[in-house]
Amino acid sequence: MSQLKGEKRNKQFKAPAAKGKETPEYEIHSKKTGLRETFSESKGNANTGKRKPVSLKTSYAAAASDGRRRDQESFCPVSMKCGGCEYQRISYEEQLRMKQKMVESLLKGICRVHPIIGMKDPFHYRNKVHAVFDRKKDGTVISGVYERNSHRVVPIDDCLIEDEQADAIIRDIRGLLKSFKIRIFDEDTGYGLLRHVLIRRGFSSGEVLVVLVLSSPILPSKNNFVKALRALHPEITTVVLNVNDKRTSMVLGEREITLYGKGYIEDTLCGKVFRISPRSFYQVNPVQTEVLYGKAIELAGLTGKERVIDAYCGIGTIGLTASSRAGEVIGVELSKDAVRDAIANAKRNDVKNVRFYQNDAGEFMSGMAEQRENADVVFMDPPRQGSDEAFLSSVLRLAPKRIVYISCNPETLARDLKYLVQRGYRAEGAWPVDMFPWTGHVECVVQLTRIK
Ligand SMILES: C[S@@+](CC[C@H](N)C(=O)[O-])C[C@H]1O[C@@H](n2cnc3c(N)ncnc32)[C@H](O)[C@@H]1O
Repeated sequence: MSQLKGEKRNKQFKAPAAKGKETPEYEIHSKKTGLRETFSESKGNANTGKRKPVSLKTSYAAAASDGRRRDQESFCPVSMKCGGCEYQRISYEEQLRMKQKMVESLLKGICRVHPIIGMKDPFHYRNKVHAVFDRKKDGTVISGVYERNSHRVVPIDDCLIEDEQADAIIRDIRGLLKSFKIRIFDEDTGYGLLRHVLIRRGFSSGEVLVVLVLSSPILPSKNNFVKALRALHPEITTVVLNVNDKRTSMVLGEREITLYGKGYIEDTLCGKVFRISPRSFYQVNPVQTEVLYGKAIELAGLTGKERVIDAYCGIGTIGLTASSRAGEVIGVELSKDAVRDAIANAKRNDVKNVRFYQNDAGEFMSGMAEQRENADVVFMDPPRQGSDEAFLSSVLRLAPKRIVYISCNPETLARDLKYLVQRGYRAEGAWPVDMFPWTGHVECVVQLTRIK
């Protein structure tokens, strides 16, 4: 049984057990895709070098107001190396047009695509920032991202899509390394301590999580290091040491030691407070997440009576937001940490009609279908690779009235929608939401209704 503590209310069906498969979050994709896509959701990044955020922003703004212009010049000194902002030479209006067209062409013959919802201020939207550290031949320590298709580090000081406070913390950590004699981890020799730094900032709470990814659990003078860092950044509310002692392209290891604070941050989204642990998924663009969730919940057409499934639920954000309009909500998610957060989030918000399970969503849904369970509405929000046949065929057996499919990859979305529309569902429409300005990524929410 894959229920975690606090999930004792489920008497109606026996959820199938998880087979110990954990989602490969936080994998460095640069080797595979060339994109600086360190985590399991879409992201991008940009520029650095000289610390001139204002002038860079002005350049972007000039481009943004310049209609269809595609400049030959780069606004970001590292744009050709860092694969994050592949749209940076394109005006924001044009980016939106391109994304609209891309979604329309992929969903052609499946459903109508409504106009994309863009951002008013498409800068510094990323509330999660990851930096890898390296040492140059002359001994200077740099931090940034892996160069496209390599493990060479492109130095980044500030970036127009990343949270500015997070970038400042990373710069200051770099500045503290020498006096604390913290050596940079060398991938080739396996010597050294500091591998990565991950920062997460709560958009509305302002709480800041710093994760120091080290090759060993021992950080000399750790209390003084935290003290020095907090003296520079009193906004930091928690510091976690993550131990990654493996030769791996994964950023985060399994073991965590909280050095300061509670080990997670809290943030408010859609009127609910969510706890977010270092390894749990949380959308990177909080402004657009509220837009996305608002649309998804509207499309679910809830009346207060429905049995709702929140599949690939992460820390329970969609299910908990929808809970006051549903009879009951069942959430399923592969990551143990995220499910723990989801359960804590239900308690924190005093939501009593929600249960969360840690399991592969396909296995879980097959189990429900075998036990002849039913569902009225299914929210599904899979990772970039989309869903799988086990999940989709089980959804057909559960036969919900409505499916609300949220996707960060229109290609896998189109594939999965075709499966569903060929088997008794109609896709009523797609609403693209731009969660990732200056990158080629786009989020979509699609409403499907059962017609057979
Ligand atoms: C795009 S995120 C969406 C999370 C959540 N709905 C949200 O909006 O924050 C996808 C989630 O699916 C989880 N996941 C990945 N593979 C899974 C699987 N096979 N079964 C269940 N969950 C999975 C990931 O851990 C991640 O939390």
